[in-house]
Amino acid sequence: MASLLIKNGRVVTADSDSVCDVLIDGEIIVAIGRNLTESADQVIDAGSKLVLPGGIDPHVHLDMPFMGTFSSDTHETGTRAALHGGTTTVIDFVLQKQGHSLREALTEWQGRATGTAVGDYSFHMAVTDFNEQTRAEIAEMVAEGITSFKAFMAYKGALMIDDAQLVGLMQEVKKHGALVTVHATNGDMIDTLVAQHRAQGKLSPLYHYLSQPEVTEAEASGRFTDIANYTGVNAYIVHLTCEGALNQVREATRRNQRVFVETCIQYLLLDASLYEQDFEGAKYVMSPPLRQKKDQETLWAGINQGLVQVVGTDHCPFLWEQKQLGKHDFSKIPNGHPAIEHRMELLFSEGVSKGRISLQRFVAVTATNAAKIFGMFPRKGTISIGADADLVIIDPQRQHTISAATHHMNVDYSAYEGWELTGKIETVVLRGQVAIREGQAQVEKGYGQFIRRGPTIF
Ligand SMILES: NC(=O)NCCC(=O)O
Ligand SMILES: [Zn+2]
Ligand SMILES: [Zn+2]
Repeated sequence: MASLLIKNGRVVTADSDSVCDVLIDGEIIVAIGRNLTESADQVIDAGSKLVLPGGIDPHVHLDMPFMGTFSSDTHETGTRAALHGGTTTVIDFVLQKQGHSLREALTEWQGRATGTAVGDYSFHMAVTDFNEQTRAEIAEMVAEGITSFKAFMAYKGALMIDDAQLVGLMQEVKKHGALVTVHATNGDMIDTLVAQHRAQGKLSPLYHYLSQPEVTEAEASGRFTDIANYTGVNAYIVHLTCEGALNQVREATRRNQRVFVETCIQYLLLDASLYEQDFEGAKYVMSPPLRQKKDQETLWAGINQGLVQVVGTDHCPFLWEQKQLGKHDFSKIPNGHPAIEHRMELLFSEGVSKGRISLQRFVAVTATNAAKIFGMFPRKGTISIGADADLVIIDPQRQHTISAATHHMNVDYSAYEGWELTGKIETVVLRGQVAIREGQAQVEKGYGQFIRRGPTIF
């Protein structure tokens, strides 16, 4: 087993910050301390740079069948792009087909990811048809190390479950000590607004935004939170975007309920003015849509208040050609946004470098909290003896510019084209292997491992 010594870095975790060395033997961190004297097969001098836990992005859609097409990053291209941006583990969504079993869906996704992924990955199971067979399969999935179950309150006829199914799902998941995650928007209301806009000939991307006003998310977030409170299940809201929805969570904390909240990098940095440009706005068609500046402020504050524990991406890229499916009708534009590669550097630059969040908070929301909530801690999400050696080395002063011409995601535009960032990820280590060195991938397709998960320990 090869060994690696990272010397003189500023090693930062969610609750510590010190200049020291990290010794790795094989895949595991075996020593952390000042001036370690052990020799190693490879030594990296990280002097004046930051050494942080490898990122965890718990919300990605790779090679996903959706809206008549497939998201354009495979498990290979998506996890490789993630590694370039310092994300060493992703959690992808398996989608049950309505009328089919969870097992069938899992087998299909395993077929796509096994031997293909470059970085580590796990799966959430999206339950799109909760019935007696599904109920019986929940325990089986937990035994496979899949301990989070996703419900969609929107996308009727494809992914959505109704409240009766949601209650049943929560009750069953609770029995197994697992977690229910939710896409919380009111699908019926959205479908009504979409139909009204289409009937009026309002077909541009702007009407995607106008069909999903803040109330559609706030209402569903409140309903989900209330039902979760009744059932007592561990609950997590994915891609929360707005003040109204976060206020529902804030309200729930008054009755001492805990609901985990994820926002995504785009909701912190981009706003709905991007829809006011003809079809170019299709690049930003995602659900929920981008919101207002006041919502961005609420989300940044929510991170610092501890109400928002995770910043993910909801990475769901579509090529520009795929976006053309909705050229004449916004409701046919494949929903999704590419960000898997730039989540960490964007948040570092806009969050840490600009003083909005601390470095410890950055580590917590990009890695540690997801590891704890999704049952991977302390193997993942921190730098400690016995943990997987998943590390990123960042030069905090180095400037660089985002462009589709240089990114590694399989998508032909960038939502952040031309953004100038401060702080560059230079080296990424995954389970003891240098995976990225100065922009070059050093590990092959198939290096990524499936990570079995346990219960939430937050
Ligand atoms: N978010 C989005 O627009 N696409 C992916 C599916 C989902 O997460 O709702
Ligand atoms: Zn969603
Ligand atoms: Zn998603």
